[in-house]
Amino acid sequence: MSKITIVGSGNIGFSLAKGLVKSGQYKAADITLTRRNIAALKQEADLGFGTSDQNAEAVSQADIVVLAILPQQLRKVMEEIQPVVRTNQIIVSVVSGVSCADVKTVLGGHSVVVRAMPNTAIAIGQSMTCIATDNATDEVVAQVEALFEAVGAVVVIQEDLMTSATALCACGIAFFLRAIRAASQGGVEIGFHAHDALKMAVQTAKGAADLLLQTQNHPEGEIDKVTSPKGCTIAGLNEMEHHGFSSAFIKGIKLSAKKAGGLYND
Ligand SMILES: NC(=O)C1=CN([C@@H]2O[C@H](COP(=O)(O)OP(=O)(O)OC[C@H]3O[C@@H](n4cnc5c(N)ncnc54)[C@H](OP(=O)(O)O)[C@@H]3O)[C@@H](O)[C@H]2O)C=CC1
Ligand SMILES: O=C(O)[C@@H]1CCC=N1
Repeated sequence: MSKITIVGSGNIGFSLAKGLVKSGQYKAADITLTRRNIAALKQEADLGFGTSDQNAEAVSQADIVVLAILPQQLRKVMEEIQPVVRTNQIIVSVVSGVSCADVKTVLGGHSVVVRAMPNTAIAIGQSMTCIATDNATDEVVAQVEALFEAVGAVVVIQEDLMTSATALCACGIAFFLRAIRAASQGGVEIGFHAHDALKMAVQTAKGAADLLLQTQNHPEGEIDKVTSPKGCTIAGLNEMEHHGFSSAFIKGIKLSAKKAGGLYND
């Protein structure tokens, strides 16, 4: 079993750790979590994870190192672990806007680096994770794919699309969550209690996503089945479009992608 060290165990780092254990393929005892405020990892330690505030020591014991700190925190952390990084370790960076070349500039040209862009649904094994590398071998990429396939779906992409993947998949989960909240707020206005409205909106969103996943149909084809002529669905849908629904979504994704590309030097 590979030993994994997650450097920076905040929202995404700990979500990954939880998802890996939930998958049944990894044990908490094989995963070490680091952060500076180690007291905040007490609950994780109680769950059986290794915990540490000593990045270099934790990295030196790992087969796979996941960098999950903020882009602005990365340079300092890489300088700290650089002396102990070995060529037989895989460095997986989930840090937005930082290229494999940026990582190797600090860790050394021979380090083996793969970028991964998961989302927080990784905690329940439902991430959409994109993976890219500039020169890791197919065998290494397959190992990283296997790691993330334990916690969701994986697509291997070209590295120049990683900031786009960040916007569409990693930020994207927040966009869909906000859409669900908006639907539930509409539900309250038309008569449901908040709890019921949210439950109805969530299940309806899940049904929409599963329809597409299971039938592989295009969303517009499924929408056509809902919009009865002169009916209430097309009336609501067109009203949303008059107020810029699709346009707002597209513009948000484009801005997130632009922002994601510039985070390292922010
Ligand atoms: N959140 C998300 O959905 C996603 C985030 N990402 C990327 O993942 C990275 C982390 O994001 P996110 O989890 O949201 O951020 P968080 O702020 O939640 O987590 C960052 C963690 O890093 C720790 N940290 C900071 N400095 C150090 C250090 N020197 N040594 C060890 N640990 C340190 C912090 O803890 P402490 O302060 O105690 O040290 C904190 O727990 C970012 O680069 C982001 O772009 C990628 C995909 C999805
Ligand atoms: O908001 C952010 O910058 C990070 C990257 C993708 C998701 N969260």
